[in-house]
Amino acid sequence: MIQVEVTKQIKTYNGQQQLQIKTSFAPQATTQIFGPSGAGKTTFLKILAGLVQPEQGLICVHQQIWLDTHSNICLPPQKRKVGFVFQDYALFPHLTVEQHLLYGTTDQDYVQHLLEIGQMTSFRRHKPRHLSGGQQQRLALLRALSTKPHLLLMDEPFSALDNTLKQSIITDLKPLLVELKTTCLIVTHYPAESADLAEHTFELQ
Ligand SMILES: Nc1ncnc2c1ncn2[C@@H]1O[C@H](COP(=O)(O)OP(=O)(O)OP(=O)(O)O)[C@@H](O)[C@H]1O
Repeated sequence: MIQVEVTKQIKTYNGQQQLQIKTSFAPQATTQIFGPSGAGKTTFLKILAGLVQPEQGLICVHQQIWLDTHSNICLPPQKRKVGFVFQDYALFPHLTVEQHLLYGTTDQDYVQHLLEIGQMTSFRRHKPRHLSGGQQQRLALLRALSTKPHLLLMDEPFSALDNTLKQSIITDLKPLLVELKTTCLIVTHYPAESADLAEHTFELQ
């Protein structure tokens, strides 16, 4: 179970607003998070990953306290060990596709499996600047999976993929997430697009 109760001041076009979230997420399941543009979906994922600090809050993941502002507990991002698919991919320009994955694992068979899931086998020696937008997005997803994270946070991970490719990746991703016992949160503008992957839905107002 992931329990979250956080408050964060966010700067919007209309001035300061308060992002207030109190919810829980089912373990070893996938939840899609949707809501209007600017509602704070990306900020929420970054709070979970420890990349943005809320003013107040409690985050408890699989019975481990990651954040408790009352007790001054804040686990640093590297100790949370989440997988994160950033909206802008945040790839390493100097590394090839394969090197991105070997950064997260030394298991060559697993790297090969990930390349196959992402249909990236023939691009394994390419650097990001020689990949299309959709290939870069798939690499961002595969890199996030390379560490076999217990918590996978994905910010619009399928936005650059055509429907056929998206469905094929979702079909392969599902059993992998079950095998890894990964809890997965997906931010999406279009809940229908990841409906085959997600068992639960959370709306951020
Ligand atoms: N670290 C931060 N501190 C304060 N405010 C922030 C921070 N990061 C983002 N914001 C503000 O929070 C608001 C929500 O941004 P965010 O990107 O989280 O929304 P979103 O729901 O993901 O939007 P979209 O669907 O358009 O991607 C924005 O107005 C942004 O300027």
